[in-house]
Amino acid sequence: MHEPLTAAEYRAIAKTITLPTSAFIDGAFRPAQSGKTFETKNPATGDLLAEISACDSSDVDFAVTKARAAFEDGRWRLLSPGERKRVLLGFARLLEDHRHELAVLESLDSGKPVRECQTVDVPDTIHTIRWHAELIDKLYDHTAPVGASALTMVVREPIGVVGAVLPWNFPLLMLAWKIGPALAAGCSVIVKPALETTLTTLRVAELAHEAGIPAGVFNVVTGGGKEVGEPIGLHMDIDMVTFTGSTPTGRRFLRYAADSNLKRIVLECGGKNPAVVMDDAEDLDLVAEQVVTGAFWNMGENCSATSRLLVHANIKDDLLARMGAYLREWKTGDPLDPENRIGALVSPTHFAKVKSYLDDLTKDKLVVAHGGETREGVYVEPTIIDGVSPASRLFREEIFGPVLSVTTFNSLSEAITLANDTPYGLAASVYTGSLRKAIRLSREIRAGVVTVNCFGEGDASTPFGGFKESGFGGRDKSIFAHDQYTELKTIWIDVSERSVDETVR
Ligand SMILES: NC(=O)C1=CN([C@@H]2O[C@H](COP(=O)(O)OP(=O)(O)OC[C@H]3O[C@@H](n4cnc5c(N)ncnc54)[C@H](O)[C@@H]3O)[C@@H](O)[C@H]2O)C=CC1
Ligand code: BAL
Repeated sequence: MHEPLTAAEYRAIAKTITLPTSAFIDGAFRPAQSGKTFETKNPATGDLLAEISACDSSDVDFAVTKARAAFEDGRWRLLSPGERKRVLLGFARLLEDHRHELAVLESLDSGKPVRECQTVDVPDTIHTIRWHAELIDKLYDHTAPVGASALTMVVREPIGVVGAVLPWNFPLLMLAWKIGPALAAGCSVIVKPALETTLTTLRVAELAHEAGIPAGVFNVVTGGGKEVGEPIGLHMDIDMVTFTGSTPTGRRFLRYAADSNLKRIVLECGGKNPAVVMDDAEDLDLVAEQVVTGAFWNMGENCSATSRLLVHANIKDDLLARMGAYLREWKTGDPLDPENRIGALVSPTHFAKVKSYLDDLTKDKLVVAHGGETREGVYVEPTIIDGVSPASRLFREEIFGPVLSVTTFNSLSEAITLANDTPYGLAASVYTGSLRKAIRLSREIRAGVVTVNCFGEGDASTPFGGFKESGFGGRDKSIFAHDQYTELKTIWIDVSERSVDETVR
């Protein structure tokens, strides 16, 4: 079903797609009230794709009014969970029907290899929507053990109007991680996609409306962080913001909440994720494939990318040789060609950031074990840098590109210290043939996801989010995401024989 097409087929689809250009509010596409637009380009070619509405606080206010009205009149919230599930499953089917179009749109807008859009982003997006749809009519509320004189219900209710502020690295999937549980819970949402990648979000909102999600429940306000993200953060009538992006911008949302209505804030921020390879790892070819994939899929534009290889000194040279051999299978080039595993970085601005780390290599006389070059346009070859010291910015800063640093250790405790030696704590992988070491490493590394003898983020059923400066306030995915989008309410019903006077104490 989600097998890739040929490059010719993808290019033919690209020619037929109608690009959305306006914000989507209250069930209709609408230009920004100011009439302003911004350009969105294909990062792989630099060609203009579309002029998109550049919204501001007046558009956010309008969207909040409509989202609030939809929430209050209950057109979505008051449907039974089974009824919301039926509509959401229809929405997922419609996404499936449009899977090739969505994969191409995602690739054109972000530079991601269409092969990954088709085999990972689009199917995982659909699966996430389905998973939360299927969950919602299987959740029970609670009663509390208060004795026979009262019935005390502890219920979850949708939190209200949710702002979802999205990054550009997984536009479709991050959208699904937020709207899946929010819509299933009965909330209204206002999505702000990243400036770089608005197109699939707009198309998905249109398809959601077509599937029967009522007007005002799923709105998209397009535009910049300052112009749209900040008004969402500061809005007095938004109940919650869920954010994925950089740690500095995440911090801003905590300030916005403090300066406005104490809205709930959930942050999924950066990472500097280690792969720890012990010298008893069993299959070094497999480890090489996992580390390369963890580091370089999606061009390393991934908050959970493996960005630091911590390897036992005894096996470092052997492992790097195997990684280099495997990387020869990875081709860089046109994202619409499914043979290519490395596409374009998302923008010239981001390319300049990643390149600045490569520029340090000669200055700091570091050993490049693989890659190290850029190509015409915004392409960076997968790069492995050996001998990186824990003090270096290569070791400490989130690069968010295809750059992997290598540092050696000589003992398990040294590996744990190195793994924890950054402000982040999102993800980690450990490779060892010893169960004892696997458990010690996975319990002592401070990260939200630790994978053993593999790389990955789990699936829709497993929570995703970080320790330390990688996250705040909750987890995406899984049954635990439901907690983010709901409030707990206690309803205490007196069922005693006492008079009213006796009950008022
Ligand atoms: N954790 C993750 O998944 C991501 C991490 N990043 C990291 O952040 C770096 C910078 O990328 P950016 O796109 O600039 O990330 P960012 O964190 O600034 O952007 C994420 C979202 O926040 C919005 N935003 C930006 N400034 C805002 C503000 N002042 N108030 C409210 N909303 C605001 C953006 O428009 C976007 O929708 C990357 O190089 C990477 O290291 C970027 C994207 C995703
Ligand atoms: N790895 C998926 C989540 C993210 O990059 O933000």
